[in-house]
Parts: sequence; structure tokens; C-alpha cells
Amino acid sequence: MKELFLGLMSGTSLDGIDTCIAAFDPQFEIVGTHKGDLPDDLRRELIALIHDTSPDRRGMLARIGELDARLGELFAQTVLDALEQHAIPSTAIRAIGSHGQTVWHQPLGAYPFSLQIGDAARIAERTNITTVADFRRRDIAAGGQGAPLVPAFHAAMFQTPTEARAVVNIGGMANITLLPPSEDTASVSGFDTGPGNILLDIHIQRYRASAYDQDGAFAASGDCDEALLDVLLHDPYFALPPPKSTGREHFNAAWLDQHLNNPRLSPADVQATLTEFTARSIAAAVDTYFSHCQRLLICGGGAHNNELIRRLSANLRSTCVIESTSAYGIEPDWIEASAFAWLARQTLLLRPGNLPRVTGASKSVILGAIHPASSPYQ
Ligand SMILES: Nc1ncnc2c1ncn2[C@@H]1O[C@H](COP(=O)(O)OP(=O)(O)OP(=O)(O)O)[C@@H](O)[C@H]1O
Ligand SMILES: CC(=O)N[C@H]1[C@@H]2OC[C@@H](O2)[C@@H](O)[C@@H]1O[C@H](C)C(=O)O
Repeated sequence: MKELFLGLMSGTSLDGIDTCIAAFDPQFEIVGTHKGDLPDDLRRELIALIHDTSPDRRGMLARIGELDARLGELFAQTVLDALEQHAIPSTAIRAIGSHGQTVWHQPLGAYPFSLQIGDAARIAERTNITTVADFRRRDIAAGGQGAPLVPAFHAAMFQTPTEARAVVNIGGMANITLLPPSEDTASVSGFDTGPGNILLDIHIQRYRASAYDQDGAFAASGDCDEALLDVLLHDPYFALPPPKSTGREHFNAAWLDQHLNNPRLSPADVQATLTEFTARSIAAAVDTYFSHCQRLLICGGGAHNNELIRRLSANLRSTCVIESTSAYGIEPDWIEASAFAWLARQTLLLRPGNLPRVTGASKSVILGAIHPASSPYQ
């Protein structure tokens, strides 16, 4: 049996727990995937914690502690469900790389930090599999923003000496990885471009019994309002130079509401405008920092939003080929969970997982805290 690693990713969309079981020797191969459910009550509590509107006003620390424990149990069960689904024994998994659930990302200021919860000790204890977690802390300790971390994986999977490629992850937030034609990851750059699906999800959930705008159909039924679009694109985040990262702390329902003040716009017009806004902010990042891009690989759930991809293509000045990462053997939905399987492997091999040029860290560092399965001395 090949040496396997398991990646766990619960992202800012809070749409579920992506699980990926992968081998890396002799080459990368996804052996199995699994999507764990995030119960509605847990999702509501996480959103309440992130935006501090808890229904029962319990102390913040108690809510964080309990959610950390509940998520740890849930992530552990998700691992067990994934292994059962694919009939893989836990002894075949060398390590789990668990991103956890980001509840606050504050990469700037006197004491920058990024808080992911989902107790990794519980994951290791319940699964008896060595679990690596808390990946962002060491990069921040080395002066970085702790995000984005997937560019190192994108480079390992997609960088080639013969073509200038960019990878765009369209998750709740969107981030890009710029891969110059090279075999040297020192040339790789990347950053968070701004919102991905987050505003599209928030808006449609107010008007449809749908978690997201399936294929972008709601947006396609409306008209983009240029005045609103102009206001959205003038958010100060877009003028910041890289390295930069963002999250729900900035782009969220309150941010959206403070910009929606034109009652003449229909819900579909707003959805169309938010979709154009997301597409244009991603396209501007590529055109500004990677105008010679030859191939753009799309991943993340936003890769399924046909209207968003159509608007991205329309806004890109560079004449690059646009395709999903599935063209390179990795389905867009599984890139991030695969990345955390890969990051866990990097850590166990004592190899660095960050790219200082991406995060702003002073150096490459080994990421994560290791929770061993069990003591070899027991
Ligand atoms: N068929 C579809 N049509 C339109 N949008 C879709 C479709 N399928 C998924 N999505 C979008 O993808 C989102 C989930 O994407 P993904 O799982 O990459 O997010 P995430 O990992 O939580 O985000 P992040 O990368 O910020 O951590 C959904 O919330 C939805 O907006
Ligand atoms: C703090 C945090 O969770 N950031 C996420 C978010 O979602 C997409 C983008 O913003 C990215 O920077 C990051 O996650 C991915 C996995 C990353 O670190 O590359």
C-alpha cells in the first residue's frame, strides 16, 4: 500500500468539510474524497461567533472552547467516515493535515494572528492517526500573513518551465498563485484577490432557498449596475500591494449592506453586479501582476459558477487559456483538502510549507503542530 496522507479543509464558505486521501509517491494521486456535513446549528454558531451575534450571549471564550471541541469531534468523525467510505484502514494514513475552521484572521497590526479551531488533539485521539494542524501560526511567527498557504502546493502540482500559469482558487475568498515558467518556487507569488463566492452566497440566500447561485443563473438573469460596481471596486483592499490576505472579517454581510443603498436595483441586478465585481477583482489581479499569463487554472467551488467564469474571461486582458484544474487531474473541489494532505507530508518530512514571497514571511519555515497518533514507547 502506498504511503497515504489525508487532507481536511473547512473553508470560509462553511459549506462542508472537504476530505481528500492522497498518495505522493511515486506521484500525486487522489485515492479517495469525501464531503463531510457541517450541521446547520454548528454553521449558525460559527457565523454567530465570527460576527459575535450569539443568540444566548454566552461568553466568547466559552463559545470558542466548545466550538473548538465540537469541531474536533466532527472532523475526527469525518476522517473515520472517509476511510470507511473508501475501505482504507487508519493504519494506512501516515498523517492527517487539518486546516481547521478559521474564525478570525488578523494578519496585520502589532500582534498579528490567525485563529483556526477544530481540536487536532481530539482528531489524533479519536482516529489514532498523527494529525498536523495550526499551519498558519509559524508563518506569522516568521513575519508572514499566514495566508495564502496553498500556492506551494499549486507550484508542486502545476508549475512548469515551459509556460506561465496562474491558479485561481475561488472559495469563499479568492486567491491566486502566479507560476512563472521555472522549476524554482522562489519565483512563485500569490495573494488573496478579495471576495470569491462569499458575497454571492450571502446575497442569494436572502432571496432564494438556495445556499449558492447554481451555475450563476440568478446573476445571469440580472443586469450589472456600473455605479454600484464602481463603489465596490474602490474598497481600499484592492489598492493594497501584495503580500495581502483577507477574509470574512472584512468582506461580509455588513460590508455588503453598507454598499447596497439603491432601492431601484432588483435582487438579480445586485447578484449580477456582485458577480461582475468578483470577476473583475480577480481579473485585475492577474492582469496587474501576471499580464503574460498563458494559462489560468480555476479551482474551488467557484469553478462551477459558469456566469462568474464567463465574466472573468470577459474581463481578462491577458489572452490566457482558462480551464479548470480537472484538466490536470485534480477536480477543483478537492484542491484545498489535497493541499493540506500535502502540507502535512511536508511537515513530517521536515520541509517548509510556506512561500515567503507569498505570505511576506522572512524565511521558509516548517508549518504546523504535530499531534502524534500514539507513543511508540507505550
Ligand atoms: N454549481 C455551482 N454553481 C455556483 N457556485 C457553486 C457551485 N458549486 C459550488 N459553488 C460555490 O462554491 C462554494 C464552495 O466553494 P469552496 O468549497 O471552494 O469554498 P471554501 O473552501 O469554503 O472557501 P475558502 O477557499 O475561502 O476556504 C459554494 O459556497 C458556492 O458559492
Ligand atoms: C485565514 C484563512 O483561512 N484564509 C483562507 C481564505 O480562503 C481562501 C483564502 O482566504 C486563503 O488565503 C485561505 O485559505 C487557503 C486554504 C490558503 O491558505 O491558501
